[in-house]
Amino acid sequence: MSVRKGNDEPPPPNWPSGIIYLNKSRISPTFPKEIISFISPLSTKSRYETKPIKHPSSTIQIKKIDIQGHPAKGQYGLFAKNKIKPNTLIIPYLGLIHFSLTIDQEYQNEIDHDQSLLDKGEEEEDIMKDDIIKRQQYDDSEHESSDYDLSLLRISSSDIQNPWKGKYHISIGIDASKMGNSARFVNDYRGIPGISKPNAEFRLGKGENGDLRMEIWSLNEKQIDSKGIQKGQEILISYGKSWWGARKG
Ligand SMILES: C[S@@+](CC[C@H](N)C(=O)[O-])C[C@H]1O[C@@H](n2cnc3c(N)ncnc32)[C@H](O)[C@@H]1O
Repeated sequence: MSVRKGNDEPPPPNWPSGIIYLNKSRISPTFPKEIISFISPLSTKSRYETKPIKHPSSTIQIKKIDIQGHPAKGQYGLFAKNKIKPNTLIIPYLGLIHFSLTIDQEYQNEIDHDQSLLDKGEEEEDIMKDDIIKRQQYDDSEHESSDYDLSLLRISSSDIQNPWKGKYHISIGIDASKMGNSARFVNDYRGIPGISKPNAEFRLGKGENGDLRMEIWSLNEKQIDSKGIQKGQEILISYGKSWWGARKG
């Protein structure tokens, strides 16, 4: 398959200096090879449909918000440069793909048990060493506080495909705080004067090479008025109650 041109386009107008502009998500250097197939299924490429994306610069633009009463006034937002039809892929959400592990409760109990044996002077078990290595190597805490971090995929510790089955739940995220594309400027619809619902949403999708990714889509005809998103309107999604809940403390 031929490689599409336009993958090396320059940053769009209003792109902030200091943020790396990406045409393709980057995978964190600590991302383990054991789970790469979940997001980049090259070996099973033929199973996936490819989805051409219209060059985003023709449909959207990054603009500074000067709307009175807008809760993100002074910040930036994503606006329709032309009319966008309902149910249309607007732009993929690019950033740094990272992951974190959360320990399975039963496995934690086993470790606590091993630790108590260690405390009593018994010999260290291999299972303990293995666990300590993983927790140190895969510390992901910097992304937890990011305002640009989005969940891509969660794999339960009980999933048979989980390489650490019975030990860890896996969370894969995309963080656009230091690098990304225009999608990182999409705001939430809440609190904006005259707006009562979003006009776009995140959907899980696949890029041209089959890579798993998050995408921003205009809502379908049933969710949005059938005319779609009008030229000049802000693209607004729902970050989800949990996102706001976490930030209100
Ligand atoms: C993913 S960024 C969106 C782009 C951001 N406006 C910018 O200029 O970089 C998320 C941040 O935007 C702001 N934001 C987005 N939607 C908002 C809303 N409805 N009310 C208040 N702040 C909002 C918050 O500061 C939030 O942490």
